[in-house]
Amino acid sequence: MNDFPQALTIAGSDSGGGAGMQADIKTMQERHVFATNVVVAITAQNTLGVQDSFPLPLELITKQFESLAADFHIKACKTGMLADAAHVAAVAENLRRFDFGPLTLDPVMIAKGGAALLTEDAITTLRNELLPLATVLTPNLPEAEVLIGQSVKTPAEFKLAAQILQKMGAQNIIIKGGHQTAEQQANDYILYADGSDEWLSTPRIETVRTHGTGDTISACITAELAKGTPLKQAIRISKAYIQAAIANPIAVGHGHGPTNHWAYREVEHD
Ligand SMILES: Nc1ncnc2c1ncn2[C@@H]1O[C@H](COP(=O)(O)OP(=O)(O)OP(=O)(O)O)[C@@H](O)[C@H]1O
Ligand SMILES: Cc1ncc(COP(=O)(O)O)c(N)n1
Repeated sequence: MNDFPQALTIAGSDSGGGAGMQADIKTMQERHVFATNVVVAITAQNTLGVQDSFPLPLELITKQFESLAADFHIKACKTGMLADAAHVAAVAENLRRFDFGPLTLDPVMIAKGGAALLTEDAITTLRNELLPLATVLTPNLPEAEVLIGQSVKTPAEFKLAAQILQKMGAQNIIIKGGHQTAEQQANDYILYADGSDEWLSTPRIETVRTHGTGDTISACITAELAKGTPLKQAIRISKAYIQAAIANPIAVGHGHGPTNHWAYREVEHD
């Protein structure tokens, strides 16, 4: 028997525990999915910022993939912080070698505190090698703008950005509206592979505790896909999951605190 839902996060480690692969693993655990991981980089980080980071040797990235492929039945995977062009290329190569199910690609570029988590020269590699492998692509607004080279502010620009990203090769696109701070609602736009689309909007919560929101929603989608939840349902559950995690904060750290990964199971929802 080796059929318990298993998922994989390929990401950077956040010593502060609120973002990166720690957020991913906590979220997958909450969704009753066994989480495995490929550590791409280690950051020295807390809720005040990123103090240092170190990408692991490329051979060790490939060996982690090989170890997982030799033993686990991974049904869905996601990427987070990938550090630089060589690491993006190594991850893409290993994802072509092994079938770890649908890929949710969170194109992490800059941490909330402003630290670069991906070098600028890696963006072309990410666009050319990783983006076409994505079942779900989850850029925030600045990431969507960098990927398409155009402004993304209005609802029409959200839709256009998603169409352009779909033409670049990603199947389903979620443009996350967390950075639209002037809005009353947190508006995410989703363009599905079949051409249908929808807006998922929730009341915006005034808080500084939003460290790791993008990691968390993409990890929840990945966990649901590993269990076989249909994509539209997986995305709706994940939007409700991140809303509960932001709306029920825990007092940790002195800066951009983490979200509450266990809140969803303690609040009422559909
Ligand atoms: N203040 C908020 N209130 C409600 N929802 C929010 C808030 N901030 C972000 N969200 C939601 O959280 C999810 C992640 O969006 P966001 O744009 O913050 O991603 P991100 O910038 O990639 O996150 P991070 O870089 O912190 O991991 C989206 O569903 C977004 O709508
Ligand atoms: C290792 C790692 N991965 C991802 C993020 C993004 O999260 P945020 O934008 O909330 O800082 C991060 N800070 N650290």
